[in-house]
Amino acid sequence: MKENIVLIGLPGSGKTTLGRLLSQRLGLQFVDIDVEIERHTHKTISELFEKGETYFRDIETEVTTKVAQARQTIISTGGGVVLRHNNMISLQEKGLIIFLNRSVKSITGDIDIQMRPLLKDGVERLNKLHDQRNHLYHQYADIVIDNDTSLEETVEQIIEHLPKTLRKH
Ligand SMILES: Nc1ncnc2c1ncn2[C@@H]1O[C@H](COP(=O)(O)OP(=O)(O)OP(=O)(O)O)[C@@H](O)[C@H]1O
Ligand SMILES: O=C(O)C1=C[C@@H](O)[C@@H](O)[C@H](O)C1
Ligand SMILES: [Mg+2]
Repeated sequence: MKENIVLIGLPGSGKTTLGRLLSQRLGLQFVDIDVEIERHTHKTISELFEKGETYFRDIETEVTTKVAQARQTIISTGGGVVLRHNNMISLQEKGLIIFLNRSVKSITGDIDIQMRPLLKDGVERLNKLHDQRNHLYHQYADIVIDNDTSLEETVEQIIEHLPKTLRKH
């Protein structure tokens, strides 16, 4: 039976924020895999990436496998967790997978790029990640929740879509 809720989605899609809100609302624990990675290695995610993406992804897989065994927990993942099938197999074992689908436009706050050239790289990077990963987020999702309205509305949407066993509150 699924006893965990696993949030997947692009960087900035709301996984941490909504994970915390849901944990309060449902009385479940909350774990953020990015935070666990930093705790486990005593290094920041940026420091780990400096040693190469494969180095980071190997640690991410190690920590994901451990966290996936949690009980009655909301698990917020790193944006790239879907890049390895084994990560998702581990998470699916006890977890209901929810894809937080927030548009790049919403993530970047509808910014006017002409006026803010320094943010252009960020938007381009997010668009690229979206194109590379959107099909993976959909492929692994048990439930897809749009997060382009308010946080409160998204929390309600998620709760409405949960099976009764996970909805105790
Ligand atoms: N529906 C929403 N309405 C308003 N702000 C939102 C909404 N969803 C997310 N945000 C805001 O977007 C920002 C990024 O959210 P958050 O840090 O939770 O994303 P994340 O998916 O955990 O990102 P990362 O992958 O970088 O850890 C936060 O400031 C959050 O409050
Ligand atoms: O989208 C990604 O590939 C990442 C997202 C973050 O959550 C971190 O896990 C890391 O910066 C990699
Ligand atoms: Mg986060």
